[in-house]
Amino acid sequence: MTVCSAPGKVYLFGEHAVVYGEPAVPAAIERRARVTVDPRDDDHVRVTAEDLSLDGFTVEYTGGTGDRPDVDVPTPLVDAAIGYVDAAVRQARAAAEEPDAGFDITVESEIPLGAGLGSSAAVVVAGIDAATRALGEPLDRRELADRAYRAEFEVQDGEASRADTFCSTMGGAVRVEGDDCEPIDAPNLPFVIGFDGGAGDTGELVAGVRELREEYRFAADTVRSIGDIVRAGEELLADAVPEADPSRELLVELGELMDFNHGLLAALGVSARSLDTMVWAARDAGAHGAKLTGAGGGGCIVALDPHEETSTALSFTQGCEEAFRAELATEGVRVEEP
Ligand SMILES: Nc1ncnc2c1ncn2[C@@H]1O[C@H](COP(=O)(O)OP(=O)(O)OP(=O)(O)O)[C@@H](O)[C@H]1O
Ligand SMILES: C[C@@](O)(CCO)CC(=O)[O-]
Ligand SMILES: [Mg+2]
Repeated sequence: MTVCSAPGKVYLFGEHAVVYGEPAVPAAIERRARVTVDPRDDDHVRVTAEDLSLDGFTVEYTGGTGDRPDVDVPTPLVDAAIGYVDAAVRQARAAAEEPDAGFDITVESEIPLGAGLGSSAAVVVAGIDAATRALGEPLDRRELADRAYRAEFEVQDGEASRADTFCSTMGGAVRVEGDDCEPIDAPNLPFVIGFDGGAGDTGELVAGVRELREEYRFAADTVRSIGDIVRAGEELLADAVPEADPSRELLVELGELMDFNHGLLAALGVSARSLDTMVWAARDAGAHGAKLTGAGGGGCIVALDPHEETSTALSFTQGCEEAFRAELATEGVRVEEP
């Protein structure tokens, strides 16, 4: 039995635009997905995922091409539910050159699904790491991040950046621009998360932005402007003291850029009433800045506030189901039980 865990993330800046080659800066947070893998004697894959919205279930299938799990729910639901685990299995089999390897897999996660905190990336990263280790073929972190990216790319129909998977693998804050991925130094940013209890479909939201960008020049300009915001944010971070508490001035400047970034994401059609409401509640409570995080459509916002006001205000905001502080996860993927 091999157990690995990997963290979720928030985007300080740059989601969506990163899909079109602009830079982005996500940061890993201390909420983890844990994947347990036991190799089997046959070529079957048995997945137990208690956190899935189908009220948790177990499926067993061989995982061969075109072979679908035998469960009594519509195929799109099953695909949505196990698509990422399935893709992780394919990557692990390919990496270990064991196309017929079978596994019993259990997924447990503290990361809400489809809410912009990178649950899919964390499951894929921890899943590939655990499965390749279970087969005696551990990957170095760069290769693991690359395999995890390919899994997300496949499930999201070719619409994925390397940002979520690289961040979840490495931990800390990272910078991703196209294929260029690097960890960066960051101060201890005081992230507060508001969660509306809902979810958005990353693949669909990314496809929506792509269409808008093809149809309207303003949307292509907006994507480039998000890139400008990211570059400005990176400069601020480069001047900050790593792993120290940030100055108020830095929080004010980063927060302003986060506010701009949220406005541009809203222009691209990926915000939602609940996300806008939480963003304004955070700003009204004195947060230095607030924006949606991840694909949007519903799910989470991230705000900067070293004090308790923002999370208190969010917990009283209609439509906010949960508000919590998120610590930067300095450690990325890790082995929990070898
Ligand atoms: N605990 C889990 N067990 C099994 N599958 C999971 C789990 N958590 C996430 N997943 C998979 O990830 C999918 C959600 O991924 P999606 O990319 O839509 O959202 P996200 O990664 O949470 O948010 P974002 O990509 O915006 O940061 C789920 O439908 C499921 O396939
Ligand atoms: C929306 C997006 O930029 C982030 C989702 O967390 C998609 C991606 O980068 O793959
Ligand atoms: Mg995702």
